[in-house]
Amino acid sequence: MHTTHMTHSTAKRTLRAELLAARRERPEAARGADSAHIIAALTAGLSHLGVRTVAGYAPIGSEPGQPLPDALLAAGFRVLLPVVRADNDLDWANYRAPTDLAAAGRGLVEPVGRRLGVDAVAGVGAVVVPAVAVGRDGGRLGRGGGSYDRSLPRVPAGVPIVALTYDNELMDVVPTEPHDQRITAVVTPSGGWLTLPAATAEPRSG
Ligand SMILES: Nc1nc2c(c(=O)[nH]1)N(C=O)[C@@H](CNc1ccc(C(=O)N[C@@H](CCC(=O)O)C(=O)O)cc1)CN2
Ligand SMILES: Nc1ncnc2c1ncn2[C@@H]1O[C@H](COP(=O)(O)OP(=O)(O)OP(=O)(O)O)[C@@H](O)[C@H]1O
Repeated sequence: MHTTHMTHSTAKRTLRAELLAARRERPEAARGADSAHIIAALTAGLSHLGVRTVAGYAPIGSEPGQPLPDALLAAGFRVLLPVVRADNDLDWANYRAPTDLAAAGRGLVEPVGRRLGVDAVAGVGAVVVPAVAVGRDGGRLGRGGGSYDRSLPRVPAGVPIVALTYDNELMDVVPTEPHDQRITAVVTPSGGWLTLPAATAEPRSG
């Protein structure tokens, strides 16, 4: 890897810190109402597309979309959840019941069952990803670990990559770097499911 790609982007760090602080400042009831709208639009959109297996995640803290894993199960989807590896890449495990989850590092909640391998994400019908902000061009600002930038290139073109954000986190453009993987749709509380035309027009991992 070129060292220039390892330079931390100041623009990303600044925006990430601002938006995470704004999330924490909102009342929990407001976040919960937003998450209910997000979950409803997400499950309707995935059903509409005929998706059967979803690679999701377990929202933590003030992240939008709680309680995503149980909502996906209740809507009838087969659910995979990520397990962060030591190298920050993502392994995957089945999620079938709340007892499948346990506290992990960095405030995360992860599945405890058998790991399916990093390539399990290649076989799902849609990937639901966490984001701190999303650009209308498909850019995604994440937590800064680069986990999804490592994992998403394994997903075949045409499989929806759907980010969940609060309304104020959908922007015209977010700061990106060459390694950043594009998303193809975003779900917000007020806007519902929004397919991103710029992102679907080109291959994601170009
Ligand atoms: N819910 C969730 N799961 C996820 C991600 C995510 O963003 N959200 N990830 C996305 O790649 C991966 C894990 N990467 C992460 C990287 C950094 C932090 C982090 O900064 N945690 C804070 C505490 C967060 C909180 O309590 O709100 C910390 O360590 O201080 C979390 C996850 C895979 N699983
Ligand atoms: N495919 C890759 N292989 C190795 N390192 C990578 C890869 N993609 C990104 N990285 C590294 O990961 C670090 C974080 O990247 P970035 O800030 O884009 O993360 P993010 O997308 O916000 O995080 P996350 O996906 O975990 O939410 C960067 O230092 C970057 O160089």
